[in-house]
Amino acid sequence: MTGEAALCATGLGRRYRRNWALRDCTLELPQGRIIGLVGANGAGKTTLLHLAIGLLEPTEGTVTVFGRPAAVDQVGFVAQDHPLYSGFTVADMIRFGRSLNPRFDQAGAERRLTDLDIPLGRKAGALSGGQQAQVALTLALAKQPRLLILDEPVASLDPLARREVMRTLVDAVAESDLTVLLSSHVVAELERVCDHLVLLHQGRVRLTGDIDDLLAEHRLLTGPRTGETAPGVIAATHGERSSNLLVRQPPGVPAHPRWESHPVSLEDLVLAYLDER
Ligand SMILES: Nc1ncnc2c1ncn2[C@@H]1O[C@H](COP(=O)(O)OP(=O)(O)OP(=O)(O)O)[C@@H](O)[C@H]1O
Repeated sequence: MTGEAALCATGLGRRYRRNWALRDCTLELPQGRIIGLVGANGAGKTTLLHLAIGLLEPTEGTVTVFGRPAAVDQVGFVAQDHPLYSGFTVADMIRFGRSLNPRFDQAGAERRLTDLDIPLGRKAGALSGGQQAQVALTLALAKQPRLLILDEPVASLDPLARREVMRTLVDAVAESDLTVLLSSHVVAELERVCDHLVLLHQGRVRLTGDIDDLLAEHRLLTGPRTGETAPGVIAATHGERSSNLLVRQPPGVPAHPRWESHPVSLEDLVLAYLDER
C-alpha cells in the first residue's frame, strides 16, 4: 500500500473465555476511502471496531490507527443504535462536544443540522430515529477525526433516512481527508458508497480489497449440472440440469467453453462468502 494505512491490524485476536470473537486478523485499510465491513451476526465486526478504537484490549496481536496504538484523538466513533443523552437538547450536546474537543467544529455542526431541518432546541429523546442518527453522525464529524468508525449506522433507518446518512458520509469524505470504516448488513447501500471491503466470517478475515478489484476477480459461471468441484470455486448451486458456480480467478483467464461466464454483483459476492461452510 502506498502511504500510511488508516488502520493496520497484525495477528489481531480477541477471546471471550474459550471462544474467539476475532482471530488472526491482519489488515491494512487505505486512507481517504469509505470501507465497508460485512459479516453475518456474530462474525466479529463490533469486536474489530471496538479493538480499533481502544474500547477493547486485544488478547493477541496489535492494531494501530495512522501508525499509533489507541489514537483516540484521531478517531470518531458512532456506536450501534447511535445512543444519545435523551434528556439533552441537540444544542446541549453540541456544547458538550465542544467542551470535550478543542478542534470541535461547532459552526459546521449547527449548519449541517439546520440544513437537515433538525431543531437545535429539541431534546434528543424527541427526535426520530433518522434524526438521532444524523445528530450522532454530525457530532462525530464535528470532532474532525481522520478516521470515522460507524457500527451499523443505518440498521434501524428507513430507506430515505439511510440515503441521507450515506450522503452525509460521502460528502464528508469528498470535502476532507476523512477515512470511514462502517459495518452494515445492507449490502445495496455499501455497493453505492463504499470502495473497499472487509468481509469477516466466523471471526476471521475471509476477503478484503478494493471492491472494483474483487468484482473483477470473481465470475458467475453457468453450465451443465456438475458434481465436480474445481479450484477457485467459492459457492455452487445446482438445479436439475444446470449448475451455477461463483469462482475466483485472475482477470483475463478464459472460462471453460461449456460455461457461460457473467460478472458478479457485490451482493452475489458477499452472499457466496457468507454462505461458505
Ligand atoms: N462481551 C462478550 N462476552 C462474551 N462473548 C461475546 C461478547 N461480545 C461478543 N461476544 C461474542 O463474540 C462473537 C462476535 O461478536 P460481535 O458482536 O463482534 O459480532 P458482530 O459481527 O458485530 O455481530 P452482529 O452483526 O450481530 O452485531 C459472537 O460470538 C459473540 O457472541
